[in-house]
Amino acid sequence: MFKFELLKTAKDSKARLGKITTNHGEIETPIFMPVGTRATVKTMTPDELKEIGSQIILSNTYHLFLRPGTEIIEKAGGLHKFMNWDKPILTDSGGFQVFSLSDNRKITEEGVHFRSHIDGSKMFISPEKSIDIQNILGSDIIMAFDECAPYPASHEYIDDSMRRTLRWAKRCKEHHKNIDNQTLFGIIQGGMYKDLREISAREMVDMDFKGYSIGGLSVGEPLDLMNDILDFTTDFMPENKPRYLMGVGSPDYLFEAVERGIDMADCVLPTRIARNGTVLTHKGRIAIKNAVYKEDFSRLDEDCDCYTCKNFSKAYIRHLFNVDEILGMRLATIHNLYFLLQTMKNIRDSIKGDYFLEYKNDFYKKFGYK
Ligand SMILES: CNc1nc2cc3nc(NC)[nH]c3cc2c(=O)[nH]1
Ligand SMILES: [Zn+2]
Repeated sequence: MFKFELLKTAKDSKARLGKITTNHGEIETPIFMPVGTRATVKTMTPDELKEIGSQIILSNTYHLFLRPGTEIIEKAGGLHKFMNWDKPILTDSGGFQVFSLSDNRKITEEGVHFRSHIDGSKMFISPEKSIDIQNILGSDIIMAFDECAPYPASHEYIDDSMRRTLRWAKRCKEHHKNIDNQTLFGIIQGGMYKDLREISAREMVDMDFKGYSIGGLSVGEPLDLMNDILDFTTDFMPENKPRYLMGVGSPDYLFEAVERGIDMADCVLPTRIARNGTVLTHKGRIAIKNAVYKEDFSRLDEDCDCYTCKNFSKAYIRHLFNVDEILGMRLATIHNLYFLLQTMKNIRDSIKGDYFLEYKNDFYKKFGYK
């Protein structure tokens, strides 16, 4: 089953509070979704993910299709069983990775021919193939197969790409129509061109998906350009369906997205930067390997009550990174994810209590944003 309830919209912004109900449980929105690319949120166990408040995680169709392959996951009884995660899972459709990871790919009307980034073998993914893979994975929310166009790109390129993505979306919808235990989201493209964003949004909404993501953003464009396109596009999206911004992100990007009406977001940022010792704190980011923390026995963030902050000091975590101990990456990941998930919970509370913009400004001042 799939249900989205819009619980409240802010008076002084497009921020909204919602709840998604799926077969694997409820998701309070706005929500940040940790990314578990290859059936694991790197260095975290499912229990630790629950402990820090993860309500839903993401996994990648492209990666799982290549390794371990759909056969093994099918024999395991699907991705939830395979990775022992019994809450909601959203899988992307493989589009983004095919374009960002594999080389000498060829886009045709039928689908995308590419070489595996692992062993160079010839592969092909079509909209129908992407739906079939996601169906075997058994994720609760699946994404239409699209092209995430590069940035910058000409109006002509984006126009052609966006219209092909619309035709692919129709094929996904057609191919998925009688699968009721999975929910298919459409992806709005159109690059940084408002006329193309409007066409994509209107045509996708006409196809009546259960939810919509905004693709083709967070691809290297400046934040204010992303915000402008985002603000424009959400106005064409139905109020009563979830809006998911792909590939976002850092705290400021998340605040800006929520302010413009986004309900869901995902990004590898918090887990990726954690593994090289960059830690999110209320005073901005810190590089824990820095010698300045050698004898700093305070917690990573005095306002954080995560497992890492309750039990370990900066000096200890710096030591772990300095001697390449795996525990360092784990403790930094636990903290970064908790920091983002807690910030999203505070954002939900601020929308509930009608002080979202005040909370955002207060957070920006402390974090050191503009
Ligand atoms: C699955 N399709 C799909 N994924 C995406 C993932 C992204 N991740 C980022 N920044 C890290 N931008 C994205 C855009 C898309 C997009 O346009 N389409
Ligand atoms: Zn912490």
